[in-house]
Amino acid sequence: MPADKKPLTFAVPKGRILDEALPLMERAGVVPDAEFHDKKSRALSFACAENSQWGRDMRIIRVRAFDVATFVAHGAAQAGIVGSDVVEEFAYADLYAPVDLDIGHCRLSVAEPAGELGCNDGASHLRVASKYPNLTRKHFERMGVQAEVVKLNGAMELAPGLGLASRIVDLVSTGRTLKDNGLAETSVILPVSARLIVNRAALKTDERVAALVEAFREAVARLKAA
Ligand SMILES: Nc1ncnc2c1ncn2[C@@H]1O[C@H](COP(=O)(O)OP(=O)(O)OP(=O)(O)O)[C@@H](O)[C@H]1O
Ligand SMILES: O=P(O)(O)OC[C@H]1O[C@H](OP(=O)(O)OP(=O)(O)O)[C@H](O)[C@@H]1O
Repeated sequence: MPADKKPLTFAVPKGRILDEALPLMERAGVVPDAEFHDKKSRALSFACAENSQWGRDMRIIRVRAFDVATFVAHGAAQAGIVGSDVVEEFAYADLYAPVDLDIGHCRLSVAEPAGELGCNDGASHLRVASKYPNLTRKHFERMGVQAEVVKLNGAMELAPGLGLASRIVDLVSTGRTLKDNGLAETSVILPVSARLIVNRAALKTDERVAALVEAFREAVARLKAA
């Protein structure tokens, strides 16, 4: 690493994308050290394995999915991995998502109680529970409906049954969670997959960030060809 350059910081989410992301990261030469996998460790920032391509030139931080975008947009991390749901929800001008990693596939959808389908159709105002207030408001605006969003951080599926909201906007993959909670998907707002994200300014000023983007592009292409 050049003496004047600090290591890059690469942000990864703690949650479900991580298992799928690790093999891709490895193909791109981003390999966290052993402490990263130690369940007893409370550390949040990790070195890269010494014998890996990035070695001391990069640190890996593990944060909540929404916070990956925040760290990268503010330049506290130069790059990271996050779902396109999060990228679109924040729409940070300083954040660029150049590589679709083809993992973490799901969709952001509207759902309502299966037994009351269509009951609120035609309403000009709806209460909707979601972790995605911006995408929810925009979607309903396009439909000519004013959505009052009740922001929840999980377990959205409980909201209609308990009178908190008449609809929810949440991620759907198999549809199992909706079904088990008596809800039905009524429309898809956004197809979702995980993206490599970078800070725009860092991409312009640090050639290592451009090299990282290229490494991930190649890793995804090689995986698709395999
Ligand atoms: N059911 C799903 N199937 C596939 N991908 C999903 C699914 N649910 C979420 N994702 C993707 O994984 C990302 C992170 O999801 P998850 O909520 O598990 O992460 P997390 O880091 O545990 O989040 P939190 O900050 O809420 O704890 C989402 O932003 C989305 O892109
Ligand atoms: O269609 P399915 O395959 O059932 O997946 C959908 C569920 O997955 C996500 O939750 P997650 O399991 O990540 O838990 P969370 O409530 O902590 O976000 C999402 O919020 C749904 O609840």
